[in-house]
Amino acid sequence: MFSNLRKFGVNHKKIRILHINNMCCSKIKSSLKRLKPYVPLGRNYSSLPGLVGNDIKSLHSIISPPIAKIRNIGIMAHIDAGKTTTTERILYYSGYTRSLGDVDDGDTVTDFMAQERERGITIQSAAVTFDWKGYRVNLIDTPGHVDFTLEVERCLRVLDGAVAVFDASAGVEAQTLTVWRQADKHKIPRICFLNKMDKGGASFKYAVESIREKLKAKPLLLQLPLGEGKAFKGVVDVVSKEKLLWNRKSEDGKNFERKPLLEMSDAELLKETTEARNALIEQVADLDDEFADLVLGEFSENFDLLPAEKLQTAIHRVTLAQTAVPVLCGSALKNKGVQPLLDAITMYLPSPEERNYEFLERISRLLLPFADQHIEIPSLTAGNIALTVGLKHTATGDTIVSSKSSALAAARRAEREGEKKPRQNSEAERLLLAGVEIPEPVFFCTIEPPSVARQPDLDYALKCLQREDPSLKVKLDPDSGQTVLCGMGELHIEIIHDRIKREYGLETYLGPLQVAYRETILNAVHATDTLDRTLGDKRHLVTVELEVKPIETSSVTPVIKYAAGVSEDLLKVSQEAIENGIHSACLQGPLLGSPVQDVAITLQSLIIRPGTSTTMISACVSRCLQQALKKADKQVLEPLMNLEVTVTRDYLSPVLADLAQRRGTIQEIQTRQENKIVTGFVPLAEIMGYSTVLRTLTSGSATFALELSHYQAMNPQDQTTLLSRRSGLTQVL
Ligand SMILES: Nc1nc2c(ncn2[C@@H]2O[C@H](COP(=O)(O)OP(=O)(O)OP(=O)(O)O)[C@@H](O)[C@H]2O)c(=O)[nH]1
Repeated sequence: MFSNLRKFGVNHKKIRILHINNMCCSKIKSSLKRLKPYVPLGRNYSSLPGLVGNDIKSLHSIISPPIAKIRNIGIMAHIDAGKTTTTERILYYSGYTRSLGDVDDGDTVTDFMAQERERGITIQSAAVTFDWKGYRVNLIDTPGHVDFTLEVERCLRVLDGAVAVFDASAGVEAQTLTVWRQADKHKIPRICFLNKMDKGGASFKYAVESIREKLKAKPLLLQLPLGEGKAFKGVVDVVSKEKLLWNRKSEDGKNFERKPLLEMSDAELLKETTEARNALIEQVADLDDEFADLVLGEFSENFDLLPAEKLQTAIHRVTLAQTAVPVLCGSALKNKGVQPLLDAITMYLPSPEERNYEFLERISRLLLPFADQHIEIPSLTAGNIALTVGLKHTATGDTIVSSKSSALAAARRAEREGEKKPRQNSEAERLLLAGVEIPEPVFFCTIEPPSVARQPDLDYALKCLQREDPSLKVKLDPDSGQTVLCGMGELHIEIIHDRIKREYGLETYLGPLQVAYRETILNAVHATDTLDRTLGDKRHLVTVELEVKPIETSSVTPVIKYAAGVSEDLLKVSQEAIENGIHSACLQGPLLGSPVQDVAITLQSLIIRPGTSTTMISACVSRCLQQALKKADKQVLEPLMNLEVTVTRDYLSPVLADLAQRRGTIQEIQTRQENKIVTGFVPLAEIMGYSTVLRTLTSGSATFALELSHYQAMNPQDQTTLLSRRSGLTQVL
């Protein structure tokens, strides 16, 4: 499918997005052979941005637009809110594509992986670059499914702004909260797009309220909808007091009318819009002193005289400061409201220079991304997103710099700056990006190659996939010698399995999916151990005494302390070896061989014969700790998931009854139009294959979202059942 790409003879499977100014990279998948815009699945693509027809502008202005005219943005949302459909419309109206793609027909630009097209969901982020009214927009479409949270996170780190897409009939949903929090963490200015205004049950007011209540954000209503559900026909621009109506005859929504609201014909609507505009002005003035001075000075008597541009500039500042979020609405599927969204992206979201990036870098080989097409470019100015190929040793989350000396200089500056301002917006935060936070996998299963001879091929495939997706963990089962895949969910592991087949030509076999449990202890215990071994003519002798006890606060890694009696000199040499020993013992708990958490270890005494190797010290500490853990009262911890089920009233009872059987705890049942929203907790072990069960129970009408909440202690009965099952013994009742 990629063989039509014709220009560069590169055959790298992996290509990374490089955010030049941030010296950071994350990658997207593609296979690049030769470059020539091609037409996948019959789609009709126009020229690359700036290369309209034969009118070829100066290559420099096409490749490197002024930084103030660049917008690096992401689209984020709950699964199925309509990100991909909105992106398709954006690409069409900007002239990037010449026909409209449809998720349901599986021919969108950004969902270009085979699995994405088949399943109608976004799995990997895709980057596209297009121009809109003199602006260069680099846009990244991110996945909404919780299994691919890391993919969202790694994208957010390179963005200057984001559009949060909502289903207007559902408002803020479970995964919206997760991505919103991630965007908060990375301090990304946002605008909200209330999509699906055409859908039955769509409610502008309800969706805005849920933004206010659930996201604790201050919505700035820049538009009002003209009708809702089937009656939705356009929007009112509150800032300019105009109505935007989409021509019914224009099927693709390209043409729409923008008409000022008139007293004669739109008296009611004009009154409503004026009130909304006045409220907006007051709200922005509250958040922005410069605007407040302007409003109170020149325009206090009559807000109508305030020019739209002044209000827009202030909204831009407020959005950048993240003290409020502009809200727009529309229906991507019905082709309404997307062009004003594009205007808002360029008008309100910041350029890279407003985000205080200072670096300009050059890299030998750079490519501009157009989803799964790429064009090689000679250089790029700060603020752009590009791809580079052939990086063999980098992984998602790495920071790339042009040379060692520039890295050292940046680190020195960061250090100096860090001393001055320990926390706030330090140089370190701006120049060097910390690695992405990698969520702990909750599922695992064994994976086997078709034959022993293909094991190296499988190892290679997994190594490549892991560099791209650090939320995938691969380890070796010490007892069986089998390769074990650990992932974020059933779908995650399924997609990895499928990719190994499609991209690496390997038919692999997966063992049954198992839940990743943890272990802890319930009481403090002591242990002492001595390791005395002579290897050749060298005697290694270590004696360790330690205490391990449970701690209240949740900590995945063990807390390590040293008693006053442990000599400092001894510690200097052997501290690393001691800590390695502790960490390795905590990787495999005594109950299930699962990681041990929420424990503190105090090294009470340590005697080392001179000349003893550090490996022996580690081995002795590890063995001693394992003995202590075995002696303690032990507890299995199981992953507990946050569950949100959206179900119609008729099916509520069977869904609740089923959840009760799954050891679920219901927290709340809310009413949202015709639907009931059930939120609660359920152990992960009980929710495997839930999508099929829910579909059967509700005739396919319900949806659900799952997210890891925390690990909780299993009750004694369930723990006994689990342990007997794992040890292969049948339970005697
Ligand atoms: N009624 C209505 N349906 C829409 C609208 N936009 C998208 N849809 C439908 O909603 C479903 C999901 O759309 P997508 O664009 O794939 O949503 P997404 O957010 O990209 O989904 P993921 O990538 O899987 O997270 C598809 O069936 C779309 O046709 C809209 O404006 N109105």
